[in-house]
Amino acid sequence: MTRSIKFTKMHGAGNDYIYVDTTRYPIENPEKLSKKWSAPHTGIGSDGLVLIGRSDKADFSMRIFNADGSEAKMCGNASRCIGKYLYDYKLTSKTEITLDTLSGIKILKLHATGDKVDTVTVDMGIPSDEPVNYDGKGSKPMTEHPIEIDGIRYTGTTVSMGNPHLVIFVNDITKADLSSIGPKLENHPLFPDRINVEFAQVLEEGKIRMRVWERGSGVTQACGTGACATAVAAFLTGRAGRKSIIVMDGGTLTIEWDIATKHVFMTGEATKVFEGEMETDEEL
Ligand SMILES: N[C@@H](CCC[C@H](N)C(=O)O)C(=O)O
Repeated sequence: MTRSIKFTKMHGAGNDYIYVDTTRYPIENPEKLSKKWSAPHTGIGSDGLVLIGRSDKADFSMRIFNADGSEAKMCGNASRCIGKYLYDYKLTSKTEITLDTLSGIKILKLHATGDKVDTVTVDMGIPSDEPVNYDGKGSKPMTEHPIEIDGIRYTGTTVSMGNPHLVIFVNDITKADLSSIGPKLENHPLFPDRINVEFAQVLEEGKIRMRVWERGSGVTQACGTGACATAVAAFLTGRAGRKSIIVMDGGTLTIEWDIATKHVFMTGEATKVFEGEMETDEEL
């Protein structure tokens, strides 16, 4: 039986996902759908699929699937876009929304002009050191440690923003060959759940250029959790203060690590690209 699913394509700083309201269009197999629809030539083309749903713990829920179909626990850019989606489509009139994610409940503060949201601030919670298999003897998590790939030594800082990140500071980001080194770092044995990889260069005080290789999606134009991890790593390694502007290929985010609450706050734009409808005869 053919079924029709309405979707909205949105991006945050160029990180583009397909958004589906599952209260109207329940999706049984999001892993398969994300892979199919994310494909650039045969699908819609995107960095993945985001499902918006109900929650008994918060105002709404979010599930995020990478382009390879794997599910992630958190997505910074998608959480901002969901804020815009909910408000612009009048699914809420609140300008403060709680969002249930696999990495806990996040608070979104919507900044609107009239009936449309321009930017969103997300309380991204407290960063942690989850991604490293730390046995108490080797390199300490949330500090810099060396990783060797093809005989080249990289120094990275691991930070979890609900999902895992490895932040590598370099002197010249234009020399970072993301497509070649990204998959090798993503799949390094140190990271059994794979990892998102950020190359970063401090441009000036409080301003950092960052490029990202995302777990499950490859090179993307921006990563919200990656921007937060970069700002946290920059602070921890003495490269920046508590507030940084992170400049990525597709846009800029402002990240502040609050000293009192230890929470990271991310602010940036959210943009609707287009709406569409896909017909499918598969079990999705
Ligand atoms: N682009 C996202 C993160 C998406 C998930 C990530 N690839 C993972 O597997 O952890 C963001 O904006 O945070």
